[in-house]
Amino acid sequence: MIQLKSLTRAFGGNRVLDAVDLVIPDGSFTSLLGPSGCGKSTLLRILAGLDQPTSGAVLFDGQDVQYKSATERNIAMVFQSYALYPHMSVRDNIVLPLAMRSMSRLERLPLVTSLLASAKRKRAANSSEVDCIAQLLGLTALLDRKPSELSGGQKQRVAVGRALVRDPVAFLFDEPLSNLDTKLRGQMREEIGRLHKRTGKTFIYVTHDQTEAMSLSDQVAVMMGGHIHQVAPPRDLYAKPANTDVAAFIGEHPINLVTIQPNGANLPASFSAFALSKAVDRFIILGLRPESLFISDDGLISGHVTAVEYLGGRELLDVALDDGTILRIAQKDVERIPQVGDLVRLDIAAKDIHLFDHATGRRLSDNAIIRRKG
Ligand SMILES: Nc1ncnc2c1ncn2[C@@H]1O[C@H](COP(=O)(O)OP(=O)(O)OP(=O)(O)O)[C@@H](O)[C@H]1O
Repeated sequence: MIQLKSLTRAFGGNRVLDAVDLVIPDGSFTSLLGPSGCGKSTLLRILAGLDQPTSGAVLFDGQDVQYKSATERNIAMVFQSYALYPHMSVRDNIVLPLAMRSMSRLERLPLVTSLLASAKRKRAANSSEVDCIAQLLGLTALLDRKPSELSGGQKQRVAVGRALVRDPVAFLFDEPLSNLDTKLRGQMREEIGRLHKRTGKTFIYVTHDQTEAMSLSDQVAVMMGGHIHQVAPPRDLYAKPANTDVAAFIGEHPINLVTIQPNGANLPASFSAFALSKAVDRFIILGLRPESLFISDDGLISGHVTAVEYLGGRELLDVALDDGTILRIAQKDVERIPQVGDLVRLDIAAKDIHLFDHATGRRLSDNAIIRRKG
């Protein structure tokens, strides 16, 4: 198990990680998901031993690893840039970490490695392991090629192979797929998922792509502004976002957030089928996901369509309510596509309504404060 305890990292006066706590269970697939600049890579580098925290601790199986080097931590890192040696074949790139372990300082120098007979022998000694890994990753036919003769996806696989050969305690992936095109990204995503299942190792995966995080992970840590806002399995993250920031970040289309005044004073007439079931003497925020709202003849909310966007297999509609609130709806397979200007009625299942405190943005667990009239 890997544990981060109150981890803080400041560059000058800039705190890019602020009291981060996280538990990464052994063998789990944990993603760090967040927008650019939120501190994901900094966190990963501290985990790997490539950077030191300003305060706080990193524990591996309960042991503080602050004074352990990256090599001693035995963690393998796969970068988005692949970091392959251009002058070496695929085979040599993969075998290098293994061979390095048994090489002297002199033998480790890049040029010497390719010239010295002893260094060559050490690389050759590990060749059967490389063959196994090449087979696992579908690289067998490419072992003699140089990185310049590979596609982006193939280079990525070599980088993964080089991480695998070390038999590390954990794999750290830093946006490993961001240089690939959409189709290849999907394929590599599946491969990484299969690799995790096959190896049973701890995978820690940094990404700003929620599809990658949601599809691969046992747990996702959502990071923003140097804080972890929520750690949860993907389904819980979507179904029970801890605050409005997480609710707004997770989901294919941005969630509708509607501010409601104390005691529902400003509930628009078009919302009249909702009522506050008990006095709520503060501002709250309703969260209605576009894909949870649907058009229905006896729907509870009414409004006029102001925009229709076709996305292939589904439409995005903007519906203006009588108080000016605009709700966005994502709907699939409709028989009659509404047109701009149409009056539509919308509905949503009570379980799909999210409620948040306006002052703190935190989720309110008491879903019963809003119910249907009648
Ligand atoms: N060595 C450094 N010196 C000063 N500031 C740094 C340093 N490294 C990172 N930062 C700052 O720390 C913040 C977090 O950077 P980090 O790379 O961890 O973010 P990230 O979430 O991984 O972003 P991205 O998804 O764009 O890679 C950024 O504002 C960055 O400018």
